[in-house]
Amino acid sequence: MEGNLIIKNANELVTCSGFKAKQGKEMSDLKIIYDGAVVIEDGIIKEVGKTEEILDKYNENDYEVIDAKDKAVLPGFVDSHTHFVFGGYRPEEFSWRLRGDSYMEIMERGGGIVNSVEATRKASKEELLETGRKRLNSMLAFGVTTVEGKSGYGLDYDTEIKQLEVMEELDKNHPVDIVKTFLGAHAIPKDYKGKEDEFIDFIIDKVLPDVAERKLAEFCDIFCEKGVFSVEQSRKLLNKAKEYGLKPKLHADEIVQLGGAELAAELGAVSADHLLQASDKGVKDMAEAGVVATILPGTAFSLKEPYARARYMIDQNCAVALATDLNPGSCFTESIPLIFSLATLYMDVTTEEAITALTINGAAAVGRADTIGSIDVGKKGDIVILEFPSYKYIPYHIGVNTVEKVVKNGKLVYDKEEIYSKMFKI
Ligand SMILES: N=CN[C@@H](CCC(=O)O)C(=O)O
Ligand SMILES: [Zn+2]
Repeated sequence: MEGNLIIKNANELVTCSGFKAKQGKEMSDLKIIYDGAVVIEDGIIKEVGKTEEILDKYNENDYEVIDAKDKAVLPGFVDSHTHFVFGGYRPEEFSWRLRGDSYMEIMERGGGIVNSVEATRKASKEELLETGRKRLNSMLAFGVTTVEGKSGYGLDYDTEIKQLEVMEELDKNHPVDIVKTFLGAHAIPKDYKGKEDEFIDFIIDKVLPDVAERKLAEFCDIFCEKGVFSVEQSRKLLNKAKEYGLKPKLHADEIVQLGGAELAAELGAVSADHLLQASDKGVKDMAEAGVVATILPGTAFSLKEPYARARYMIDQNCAVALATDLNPGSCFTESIPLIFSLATLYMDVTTEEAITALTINGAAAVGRADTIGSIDVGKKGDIVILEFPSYKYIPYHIGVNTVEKVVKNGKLVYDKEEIYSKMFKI
């Protein structure tokens, strides 16, 4: 599914130009072309420039054409941290949290992640494919063209592999690209309670080799947290994963300051995620090591926890990415506008920084800054067209989806106007 397309007359062509993560101050420069156009051939961006120059050089009759007059055009969003393949739901936990129970208390008394594990083990592949497909549709409508998805609701061989296979199949059949992460060490399964070291050995000896051999995942992740997996256990698993060719990621310093950020820097992890409690040293280490700090404000919001120090991280020269953390427990949302609003209104992240965090830095957080995340020649033709003239409308139109069209590999794959005009015959 690759297209030949010209998008012309964009009021703002927000290119986010670059081929690697943007750190600190670099995050503010969106490299906008006013009255811009982009040419896509065989799904790949061929040329970017002023509309007048582009139309002098290329014959519109040879292409599909989208007129983006009075619209802002941006790179497709990259949602770089999700758990979107899971069985069952946990709405009762949300009510318990409203009553005052904490996420960890619920987990300690046998709820939380292991609850979703039971439902995911029971779910057939077809059921996971169907719910996964619907969630991808919802993401696409929010302008997401690449999503990272984690396993971690199996915690046994069969279900971990089943989750990754479901993502592999969805990746082949759905316009949204999926980057797969193996999160076998997401929680301690009931039959391994008190035997965490043994469980890590099981993951290393029995699951990781096949995941690597079958290329079922690009990344390996772990929930490095007090009461879950220690820094030592995380180091052991992620070093092994590196030997098998999987790149490390961590759920780090989410609830307790454990040294996850420091470990991410030590291991040269691609990203460390959550970081609500990351220490000053951890942040400094990450900035120096070039680890992307993936911030998940929807989770802090939903858990009523203090937000991660995104402003401080950017000021310390970190590369910050923003993601939804879509999962059935701590943050059940595909909503990019929600993430945008929280980051800008409550974390002192500027609108420009938030755009960078959801595009080129999201791409860097999944190791793909060279092929997606910006409107640059040679990259995939993954583009979002807003129904407004400026990117500034994204957080300003609070909590509302401002995406009108989504282009994937040069093909129009979502068009809000088209859908509404069909439904309402207007
Ligand atoms: N914190 C650990 N893992 C997920 C939550 C998973 C769940 O509650 O089901 C997260 O990233 O928020
Ligand atoms: Zn997560």
